[in-house]
Amino acid sequence: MPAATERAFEAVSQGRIHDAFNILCDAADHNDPAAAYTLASWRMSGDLIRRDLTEAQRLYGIAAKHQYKDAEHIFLALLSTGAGGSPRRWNETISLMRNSQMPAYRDELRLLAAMDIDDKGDPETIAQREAVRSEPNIWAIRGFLSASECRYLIDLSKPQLRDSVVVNPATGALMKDPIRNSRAATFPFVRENAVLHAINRRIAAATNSTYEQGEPTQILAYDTGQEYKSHLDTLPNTANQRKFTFLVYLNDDYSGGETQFNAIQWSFKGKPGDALLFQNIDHTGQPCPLSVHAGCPVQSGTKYLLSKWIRERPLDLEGPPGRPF
Ligand SMILES: O=C(O)CCC(=O)C(=O)O
Ligand SMILES: [Fe+2]
Repeated sequence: MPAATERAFEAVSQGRIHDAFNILCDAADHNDPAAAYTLASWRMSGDLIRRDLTEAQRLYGIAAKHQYKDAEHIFLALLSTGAGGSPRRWNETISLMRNSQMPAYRDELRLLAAMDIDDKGDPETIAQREAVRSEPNIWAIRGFLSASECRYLIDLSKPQLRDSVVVNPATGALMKDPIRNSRAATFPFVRENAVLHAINRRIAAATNSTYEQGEPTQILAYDTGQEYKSHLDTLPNTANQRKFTFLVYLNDDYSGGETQFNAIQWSFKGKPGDALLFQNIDHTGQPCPLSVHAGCPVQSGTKYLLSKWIRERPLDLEGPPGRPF
């Protein structure tokens, strides 16, 4: 008999989604790693069946136990973030990393051991911010990341860097974004390893927000001549606005590339590890025109920057319900 995944895909191609679902459930219950992984990714996307991150976590766990594809990475990300409303299992994440064959975990464990974090991955002390402007509110945090954390994030981003794109509102096609010609690596929570997760929790603590308010962390790379033209980070038509922007400068072996606030004629360029936090909306929730800013063109070298947009309220990771099974 063909493999369960093959039979499930066949059923999907005939529009028999419920049959496909039953085939995969049955095979996953019998520890078939390919079926568990496939069903987990369906649970994750919510395209064919109901999105359910707790169930996705359980299924990726079955696939990970059998060293199937990248199941272990995704499973650990779900375990440490507690996505889907299940409790965060930080200690279990760390012990699975210690016992794993994956060589990359050794570097991550070294970085984690050097962090001042508790047994949930939260910072023991909150990084102190220094107010540098009041209209708009801008704060700096010197030495927010260590030199080795900066180097690690640059290396982590390199294989993932892609041209920044936007959706063409007329055609729906992806096109290069004329406002920024840099590249970006985006780390949604399923791609968040334990180091990035701990850093994201450090950002939440330092900005008096929750982890769930943070959009996926991006690492931006600007080569010589590249820039992010003047813009506001706020979104049109949203009930959950980008309240703050948090930037961390990851290197300094480049020239140019300051972050410039045109309306107040003020610019900033941090040393590696320095962070900048600024408000995007006023106390009524409206975009703050004085927060308009730009990443100036890089004159030589490559600028690497961590960028995180922080919403007013938690983002809904579960997505809309609506499918029957
Ligand atoms: O590159 C910079 O300095 C600014 C980045 C930025 O504006 C953003 O990430 O929203
Ligand atoms: Fe921005």
